[in-house]
Amino acid sequence: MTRNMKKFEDGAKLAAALAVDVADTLAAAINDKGTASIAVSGGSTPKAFFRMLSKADIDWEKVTITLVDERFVPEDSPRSNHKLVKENLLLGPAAHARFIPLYQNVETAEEAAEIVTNKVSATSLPFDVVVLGMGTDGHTASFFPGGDTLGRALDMKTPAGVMSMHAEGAGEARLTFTFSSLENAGLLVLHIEGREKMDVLEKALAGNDETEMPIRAVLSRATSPVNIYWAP
Ligand SMILES: O=C1O[C@H](COP(=O)(O)O)[C@@H](O)[C@H](O)[C@H]1O
Repeated sequence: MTRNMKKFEDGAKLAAALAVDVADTLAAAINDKGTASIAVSGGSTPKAFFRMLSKADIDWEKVTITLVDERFVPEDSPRSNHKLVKENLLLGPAAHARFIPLYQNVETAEEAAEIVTNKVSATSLPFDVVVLGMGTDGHTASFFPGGDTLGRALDMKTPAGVMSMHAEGAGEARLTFTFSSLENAGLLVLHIEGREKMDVLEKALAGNDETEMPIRAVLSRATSPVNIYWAP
């Protein structure tokens, strides 16, 4: 397991550097195999990075974008990660990318997980780029402490695809790519900002109980090097 720590003076510099690194990786993938895929996180952290990346001069028509995780809410909900991506990443040149939402208009998160697994697996895996975030409870993607499917989601033997997750700290039901779908990305990034998140990261690195802090699975078991981008 390899980890690279990249510290920046502020969020704007981080966003600019991360956008360049991600765009370069997508462009290289397009050059090598004709298409590229990226799974991004939601939450509050990635907005500035999304805005920078949306301006990248790459062949966006050949790029598939999806989310590492989603709340089981429709696209117009203020809690929707899809809404965040639509308003901050699928703009300008990047509006030409193909976006695969995780939320589906069906009764349950379980049904949605099955539908979206079939859509994504064939075309986009392994991802060329995965950008993870982290909550102050040590969750990443929707791998929540106490989550009902956490053990299966983190198990390397669980096939690549999307699963449902219910957890007290998660609010609504969630959809999340499994660990095995994310850990082998061409470029695997953990994007965190603020002193509090650095403290959480340090705590995660100091222990090994993945049920307490699921981010530990990524930090200790990912096949790909984990590139940690941090700004105060
Ligand atoms: O619930 C979520 O939270 C994490 C972290 O979000 P942040 O607001 O602290 O940046 C995010 O990575 C994940 O995609 C999202 O669904």
